[in-house]
Amino acid sequence: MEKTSTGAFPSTMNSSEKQETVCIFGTGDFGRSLALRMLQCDYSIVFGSRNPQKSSLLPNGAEVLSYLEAAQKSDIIILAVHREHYDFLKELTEVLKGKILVDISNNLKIDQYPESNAEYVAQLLPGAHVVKAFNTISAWALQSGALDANRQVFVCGNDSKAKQRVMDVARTLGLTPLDQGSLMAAKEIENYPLQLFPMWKLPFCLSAILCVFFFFYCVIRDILYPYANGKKDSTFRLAISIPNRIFPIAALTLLALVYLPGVIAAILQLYRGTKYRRFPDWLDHWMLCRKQLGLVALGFAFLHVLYTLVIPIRYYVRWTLKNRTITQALAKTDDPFSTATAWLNDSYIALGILGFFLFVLLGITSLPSVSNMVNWREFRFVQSKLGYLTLILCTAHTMVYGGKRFLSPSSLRWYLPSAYVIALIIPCTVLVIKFILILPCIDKTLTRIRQGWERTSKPTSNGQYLKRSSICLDSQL
Ligand SMILES: Cc1cc2nc3c(=O)[nH]c(=O)nc-3n(C[C@H](O)[C@H](O)[C@H](O)COP(=O)(O)OP(=O)(O)OC[C@H]3O[C@@H](n4cnc5c(N)ncnc54)[C@H](O)[C@@H]3O)c2cc1C
Ligand SMILES: NC(=O)C1=CN([C@@H]2O[C@H](COP(=O)(O)OP(=O)(O)OC[C@H]3O[C@@H](n4cnc5c(N)ncnc54)[C@H](OP(=O)(O)O)[C@@H]3O)[C@@H](O)[C@H]2O)C=CC1
Ligand code: HEM
Ligand SMILES: [Fe+3]
Repeated sequence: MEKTSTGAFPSTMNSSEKQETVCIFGTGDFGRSLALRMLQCDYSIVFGSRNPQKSSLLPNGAEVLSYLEAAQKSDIIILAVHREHYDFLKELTEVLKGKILVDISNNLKIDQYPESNAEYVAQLLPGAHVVKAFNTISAWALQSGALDANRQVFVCGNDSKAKQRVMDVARTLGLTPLDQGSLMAAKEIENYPLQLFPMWKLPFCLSAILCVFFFFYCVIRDILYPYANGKKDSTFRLAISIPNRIFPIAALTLLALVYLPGVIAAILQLYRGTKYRRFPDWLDHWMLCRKQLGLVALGFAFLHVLYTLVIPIRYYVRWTLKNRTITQALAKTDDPFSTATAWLNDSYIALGILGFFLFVLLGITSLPSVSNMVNWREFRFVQSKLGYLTLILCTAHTMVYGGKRFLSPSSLRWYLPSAYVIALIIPCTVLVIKFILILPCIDKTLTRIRQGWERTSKPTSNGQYLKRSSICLDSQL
């Protein structure tokens, strides 16, 4: 990631132009950092403080006055004070009338107060034009030069002129203002910096559940069963063999879960006969975190490939091979070459390699720098078509790996089938439903629904069935 050093904000202003005077209430961390950045961009800064005489560490060139005196010097007042201390504003009602008051505050918790901080200020000072901005920029980023992701400034407010002026200030500071509409958006803007990887929660929870479940499943089958049936100590399997079952199984299941919401959405649309009804919230959320699910799946696939690479150097594998050879030599027998086994073995490895290659391709196209270079159709081709091909290849890799043992009663241990058999349930279900959905008769109806057609059972007054005009609103097609 590109990192800009101090003073490396791209400044859009002409350096010979002197900017206006901006007032900042509060001489704390954020007030000082913002002032420093603004002074560098040729603004004049006047601080409003409880104790103008005691203020220290202020950037050179800034003036410090009382709140009242400072507010009189500027049309734009930036409120760099915590919400809990906003009471003093009430005494400034008169002087702040008609001025632009920028609320930059954040809370400690999501939805800490019933109303957003910006709306609270607007209630305290009905005469001021309150604008919410800068809360997603940290004091540290302002001082050290922002990282790309930190440059966005979400701005909202009810007075469009006030909002425009604040956006101009943000632009002059080299930041990217994004208009989010009226002050009603303030709550969302305030919650934004408090979120902790919202789109990654579901993928991480699912991964944890899958890993724990399959860990215990494999421990029962691969460690407890051999111990109970012959006092064999197989605990060494905990290091490589069992992780190399859990990781590929998690990869395959998560990959299938990336494509499952798409088929559920299609079934819902077919069932409802319209695309104009919202999906349930859980499905919406699931759809929105498919990228993260896919990337976590790719991570597990990587681990599987790494674990697979070390198989030939494992002591257990070398010992087993050597011992088998010696046993055969002593017994003067040999193991005839089986073309069928060679085919099965080579095929499942080849399918795994091809599946992994496409998996990586999906991961690469999801990088913003790559996805920005391809158009919507190309992106959908890779993500949807090649994505399904990846799922087919990885499922086939697992099935062929099972080979002749697949579903054979002899591989049951305490009536439990091999872990990969269970892991195949979701991918096979997704592929079968998808196959049904692309049958021409069903695909035709689905395509019509997605082009805006609606099926309705209610006849109109003149006995005809309602049909919505087929404007193609679905940009996904
Ligand atoms: C490694 C990896 C990386 C990935 N990276 C990305 C990524 O960067 N970006 C990304 O988006 N996905 C990413 N994915 C997830 C996945 O590949 C895509 O979401 C893919 O487009 C899903 O294809 P689909 O055919 O199942 O779904 P879709 O075709 O998107 O959806 C199924 C159906 O639902 C309908 N539908 C979808 N959304 C709506 C809606 N809001 N309203 C009405 N109808 C709707 C569509 O019309 C469609 O017919 C990634 C996956 C992996 C494995
Ligand atoms: N720090 C950061 O990175 C970010 C901070 N913010 C927001 O900026 C605001 C200020 O944060 P920050 O600068 O870190 O906080 P600080 O605690 O460092 O500074 C707050 C300032 O508020 C003033 N203040 C006014 N009344 C009171 C009072 N009764 N008690 C204490 N202080 C008072 C003080 O200035 P004085 O003594 O001059 O009166 C004080 O220095 C907060 O709302 C925060 O959510 C937003 C984004 C990032
Ligand atoms: C370079 C690519 C790959 C290679 C070389 C490879 C190789 C292998 C090998 C050798 C095994 C048998 C492991 C053992 O005997 O313990 C295996 C099993 C398996 N692989 Fe792969 N694989 C690859 C990619 C993938 C991918 C991308 C997926 C799925 C997303 C996958 C899913 C599985 C599954 C589910 C199993 C069965 C695990 C078990 O129950 O033991 N593989 N693979
Ligand atoms: Fe702070």
